[in-house]
Amino acid sequence: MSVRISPSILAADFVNLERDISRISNADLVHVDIMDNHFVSNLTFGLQMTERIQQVSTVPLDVHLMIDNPERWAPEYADLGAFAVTFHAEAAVDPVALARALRAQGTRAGVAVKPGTPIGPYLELLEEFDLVLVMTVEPGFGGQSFMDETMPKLRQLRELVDKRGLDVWLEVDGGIDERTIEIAAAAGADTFVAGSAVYRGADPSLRVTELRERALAHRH
Ligand SMILES: O=C(CO)[C@H](O)[C@H](O)COP(=O)(O)O
Repeated sequence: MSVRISPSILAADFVNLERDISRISNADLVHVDIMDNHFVSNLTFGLQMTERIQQVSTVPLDVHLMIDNPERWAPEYADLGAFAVTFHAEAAVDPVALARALRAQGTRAGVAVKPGTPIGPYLELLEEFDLVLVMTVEPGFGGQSFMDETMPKLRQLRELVDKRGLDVWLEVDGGIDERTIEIAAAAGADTFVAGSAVYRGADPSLRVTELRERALAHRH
């Protein structure tokens, strides 16, 4: 099983985003957090900024929509060329219909669940998604502590994905660092979002390499 590191530019310098994206050119994905001050209380940016990020990034975009009404906006992020577009199960009216629409646009379709949202209803629908994002913090802010109690969801997902031989990426987001990436990898995650752990040091690309090595060493 391969692993993917997706640095979250939420922890980057917003007035030097191009520079900070170029600092993680060895990453597999670049995680772009869209927050609307409604689904979550925080606010980041939207389509216009993401379009510029898409234009300057050599790394494919992993867009995470923490917004209400994803049916209105998700297709627009797919349109601008995002590699993966993930919306929240709690916000979508019909997650399967939205995932199908995104796939029809040629984008990997992801569904995200908050720590308190059960994964049960999605287990029988895994074929409909290319990615399941298990939030390991409450969405909204970087720099929070990893919630171990979300790991049973990942174990359940990993068991089913392997049993059915599906190509569904299992992503974790929130509080991922050199220690917690080992826990999440052992539980079955293969795609790791890390903001603070990548950007807090002097050399973000080295942090990407270190995180990847740890995930590989502890992968399920
Ligand atoms: O989606 C997010 C917050 O909702 C961020 O991607 C996530 O929190 C990453 O930040 P950190 O690695 O600092 O926890």
